[in-house]
Amino acid sequence: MEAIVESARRKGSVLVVGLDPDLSRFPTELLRSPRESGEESVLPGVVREFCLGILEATAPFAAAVKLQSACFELLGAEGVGVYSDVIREAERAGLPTIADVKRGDIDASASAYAGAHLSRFGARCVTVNPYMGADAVKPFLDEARRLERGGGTFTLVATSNPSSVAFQEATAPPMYEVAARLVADLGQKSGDYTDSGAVVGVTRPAVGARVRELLPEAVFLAPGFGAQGGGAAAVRPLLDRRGGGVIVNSSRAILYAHEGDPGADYREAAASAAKRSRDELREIGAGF
Ligand SMILES: O=C(O)c1cc(=O)[nH]c(=O)n1[C@@H]1O[C@H](COP(=O)(O)O)[C@@H](O)[C@H]1O
Repeated sequence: MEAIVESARRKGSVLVVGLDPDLSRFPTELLRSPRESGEESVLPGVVREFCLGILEATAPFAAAVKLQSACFELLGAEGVGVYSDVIREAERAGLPTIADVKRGDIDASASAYAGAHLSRFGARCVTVNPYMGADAVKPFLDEARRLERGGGTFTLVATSNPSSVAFQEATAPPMYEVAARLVADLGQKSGDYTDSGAVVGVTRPAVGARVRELLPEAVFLAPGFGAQGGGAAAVRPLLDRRGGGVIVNSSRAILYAHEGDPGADYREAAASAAKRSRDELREIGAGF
């Protein structure tokens, strides 16, 4: 976690660029050759080129990058190779990575997931599903602590999707409060924040404010900004007393910004969208 906080301070940005590659939305110039040759096998290479192009273009405006593993797994074994390469390249470029895998399982299996994503693939942080309880989350924190790379976890607490309310607010106390308490119980302070962070979508600001009361020292990974309709104003209730504690993910609104301007280079369009998002978040005072 410390690595992300340090990066956010250095860059003056709380933006996380989300890498959710979707071939159907790639710029035509990248897809022309594989389509013409009709070779499926070249597609992972195209995804690598796209992601590295986005990384280079948006790095000046980003605190971290989040890789949505599903988008890489969809391409099979070679896609997983690209996932691994992109994590390595981002870390090499000084951008801490978040492996968005939303895993959680009995401790032996969770340990294997943690070893895979934090050690083998080398991501700094990982998203974790707390439904199976503390022993499904703890192995990820144990692995992050063992590696001593300033990493940690982002546990799903209040997610951004439409059905989340019906599930996470159906009980008393609501599931998001139970999850928030688990995040607090497992955290260890490293710098100003704990290594146990929370996923709190920007689409539910009142819930976000309540989670902040429960977790004054946790970093929130806040998705739902951009393509899911959340704006910078919706981030404000999630901030801690100092205006910090939140990193904001935006994936499709940055990756596919070129769609709004057919003549534009996808990297330039992504850089402009990332800069705009960074500046909007600065304007509401979000920063570490
Ligand atoms: O854990 C996540 O990152 C996540 C949690 C959540 O509550 N909502 C959510 O959208 N996400 C992820 O955040 C990204 C959002 O993408 P965009 O809507 O395109 O910005 C996707 O990779 C989602 O899987």
